[in-house]
Amino acid sequence: MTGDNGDIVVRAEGLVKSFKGFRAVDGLDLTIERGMIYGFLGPNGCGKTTAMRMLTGLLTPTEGTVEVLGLSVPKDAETLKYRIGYMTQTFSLYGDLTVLENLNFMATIYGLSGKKRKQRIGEVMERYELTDLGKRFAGKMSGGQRQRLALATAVLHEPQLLFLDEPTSAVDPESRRHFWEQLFDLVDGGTSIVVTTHFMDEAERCHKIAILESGQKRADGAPKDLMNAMGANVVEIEGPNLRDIRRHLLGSDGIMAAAQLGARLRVLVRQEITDPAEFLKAKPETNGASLIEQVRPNLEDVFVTATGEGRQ
Ligand SMILES: Nc1ncnc2c1ncn2[C@@H]1O[C@H](COP(=O)(O)OP(=O)(O)OP(=O)(O)O)[C@@H](O)[C@H]1O
Repeated sequence: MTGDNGDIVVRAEGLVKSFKGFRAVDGLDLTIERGMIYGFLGPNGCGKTTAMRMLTGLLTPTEGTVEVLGLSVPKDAETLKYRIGYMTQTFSLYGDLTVLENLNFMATIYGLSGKKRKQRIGEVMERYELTDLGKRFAGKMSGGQRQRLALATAVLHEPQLLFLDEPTSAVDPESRRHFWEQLFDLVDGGTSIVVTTHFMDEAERCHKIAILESGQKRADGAPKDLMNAMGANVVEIEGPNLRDIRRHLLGSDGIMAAAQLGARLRVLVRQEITDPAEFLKAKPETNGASLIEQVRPNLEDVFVTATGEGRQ
């Protein structure tokens, strides 16, 4: 399983990681194409980090095969190290080193020297707004600044493929938006990106996603395609007693899930039911509702239908 597959940057088959018999990743198959942002979406503990660590060659799979950029992993992990970037959940920066010292340290690890080293450090400092922070200790920076430095160190050696593990968990919404713009700039420049997240809005920005649960892939594809292919219709209900309506609906035939969003109850109705709004209007518990209307699905609905919540 070697040789550059051109348009495929990651191929994993039957990937398993067991910790003392517990399967944190449980039979994962992945095909990730070049030039896209591919997201792993799933709750805490579903195996996103473990899967990513196996793809980067840092963790040896218990079972299965992994090919990244045409290299067999973990066998060729040392060669792969120079072609990928990896930004960990904790950003892996040296808090008692300055911005410049962190960048120089990473440059040494990646074997960048002389003119090239100086040029790249200058470039990333400018691109990620670190130029005025060169002498600042990483441990004394804000969450957003640390995130920018972590990204700068991860792309210093111009990797073809970038792995980002929950990169925006510790930053404010504005930094998050800005960070995603920077990711699209990187993709525009030819980088492929694999990112883990538990934020729906972030997953929706990915070209493709895999929804993970208990170490297994429940669904994958472009967010829009997943929404179109969802096995449910979505109806929103407005009116009094939404908590009571929810209690009655949950567990009744044809209802997959019901969750309150502000003044509305969002109900997932099985796709077999041809007119889901009429179906709900006919139920006695919705008598007092002021509005019952079918709405467009979103990624959270896909998540609910693909994972345990929707199968109960
Ligand atoms: N080294 C380890 N030894 C034992 N169990 C582990 C180890 N690493 C991870 N796990 C377990 O494997 C499961 C998956 O963990 P993982 O960190 O991959 O999940 P995640 O989806 O990345 O979640 P989070 O966002 O919280 O990091 C969890 O139940 C975790 O406790």
